[in-house]
Amino acid sequence: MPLAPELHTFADAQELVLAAADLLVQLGQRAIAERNRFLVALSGGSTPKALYATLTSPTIARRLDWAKVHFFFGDERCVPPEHHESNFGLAQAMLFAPLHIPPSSIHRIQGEDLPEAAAISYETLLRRLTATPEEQWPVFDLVLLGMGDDGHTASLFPGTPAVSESTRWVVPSSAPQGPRSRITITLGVINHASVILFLVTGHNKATVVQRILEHRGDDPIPYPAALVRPEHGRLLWYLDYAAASKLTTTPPHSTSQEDP
Ligand SMILES: O=C(O)[C@H](O)[C@@H](O)[C@H](O)[C@H](O)COP(=O)(O)O
Repeated sequence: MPLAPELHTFADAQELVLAAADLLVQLGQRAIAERNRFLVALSGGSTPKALYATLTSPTIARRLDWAKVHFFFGDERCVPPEHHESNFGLAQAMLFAPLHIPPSSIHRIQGEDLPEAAAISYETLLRRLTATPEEQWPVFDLVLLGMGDDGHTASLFPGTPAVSESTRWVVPSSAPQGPRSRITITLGVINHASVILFLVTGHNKATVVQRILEHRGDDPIPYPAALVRPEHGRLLWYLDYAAASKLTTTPPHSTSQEDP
C-alpha cells in the first residue's frame, strides 16, 4: 500500500531549496552509511538551479562525501551536452564542476545521439549500475522531480506514449514546446525509488497541484505527475506558498531542520 504523499510548504523558493538540499544531504549520509553510495536522479528545468547553488555552498557541501554520490538524470533534451538547454550542461556548470565530482560518478543521457539509441544505452547503463538482484527495477535512493503547469514531470508529457510505458526504463518522448525531442525515465523507474521529491514553485502550477493533491474520486486525471506513486518508498512534495495557494487544506509549513 503506497504511503500517502508528504506535503511541505515554504515561504519562497529559496527556503524550499534550502530544505531540499538539507534533505538530500541527510538521505545521502544515510545511504552512504548503509551502502557506501548514494544514487540520485536529477530533474531538469530551472528550479534545480537554486538547488545546485545551495548544495555547493560551503555550509552544505561539507556535510556530504560527494565522492560516493552517483548522479543520474530523470530526463534530457535531445541536444548536445554543451547546449544551453541541456539538463546535464546545467548540472555540470552549477553542481558537478564546483563540487569537483569525478566524471566516473556522473551518468548523463547522451542527448546528442539519436533518441532511440540514447534511450537504449541509458537503460543499459541503469541496468548495470542501479539494479539490485531482488528488484527488477532500478532503485534510486532519491529521484528529484519538477512539474510543469500542464502536469508533466521528467519528460512525461500528458497524452504521450511515454506515460503509459510499463516495461522499458528509458524511452524517447516528445514535448509540446521547448526542445521537443526528449529522453525520459519511465514511471516504473520513478515509482521504484526509495524517495521521490517534487520541487514545485509558482502560482502558475497551483491549479494542477490542487487537482493532483486533492483529487477525489476514481476518474483519471490527465497529469503524469499524478501517476507518481512510489511502490515502496516515500513521496514528498515541496511547495512554495504560491504553488500551494489553491490547496484547501494547507500543509504544514516546514523548516529545513526537520528529520527527513
Ligand atoms: O527537462 C525538464 O524540463 C524537466 O525535467 C521538467 O520536467 C521540469 O522539471 C519541469 O518542466 C519543471 O521545470 P521548472 O523547474 O523550470 O519549472
